[in-house]
Amino acid sequence: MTRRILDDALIQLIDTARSFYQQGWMVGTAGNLSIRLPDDSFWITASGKSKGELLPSDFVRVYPDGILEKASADLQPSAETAIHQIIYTLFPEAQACYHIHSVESNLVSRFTLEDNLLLPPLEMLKGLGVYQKNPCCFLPIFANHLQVARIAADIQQRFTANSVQIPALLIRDHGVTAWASSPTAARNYIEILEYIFRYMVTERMISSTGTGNK
Ligand SMILES: CSC[C@@H](O)[C@@H](O)C(=O)COP(=O)(O)O
Ligand SMILES: [Zn+2]
Repeated sequence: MTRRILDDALIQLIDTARSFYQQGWMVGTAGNLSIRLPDDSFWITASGKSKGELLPSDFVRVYPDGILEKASADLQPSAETAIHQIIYTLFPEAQACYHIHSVESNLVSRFTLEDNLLLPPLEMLKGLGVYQKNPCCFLPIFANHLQVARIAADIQQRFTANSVQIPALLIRDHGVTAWASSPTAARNYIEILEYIFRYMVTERMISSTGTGNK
């Protein structure tokens, strides 16, 4: 694989992490980003790094057989690598997987006790691939187990049994994860989801203060 492909992937991850960090979605080292490479390995953020100022040495390359490539021995892959791994296994078209912790994603994850969140039928859903009039679009919600492997197992079980409507999921009280067939599309998906969550939180605030249309 050419050095160029490797470098491009890291540059995209660094730029995207900086942008998400600046929007308050990856504060205090939260979140993790990965890009898949043509040989089915993927670069993922190393655990515990500040996402606003990542360096090319702040990533770990994870191979399908579990072998790790890293700049220094003390570097660990993201604690949530198992979730990225299961997404890449379940969705062969996925080339990037992004996970962030925004305030709004946590708030909306409590809007229902069910394991699916109904999204409002906004035009923005088209950006997630939903081309329907008045779409009835659900975002799956998973429990936030302490053991990440349990979250990954739940994702594998649910997504093996049921097809996904949109390429994203929520972990309750934790954050949102989206994947796509290119790093640019995955970044757009996260931005669109955040727009939808912001809309939902704002709508609820307006309703609760009684200032919205009845
Ligand atoms: C701010 S702690 C957040 C972590 O527990 C985790 O949820 C997270 O998203 C980042 O973990 P990381 O191991 O740095 O990839
Ligand atoms: Zn997380």
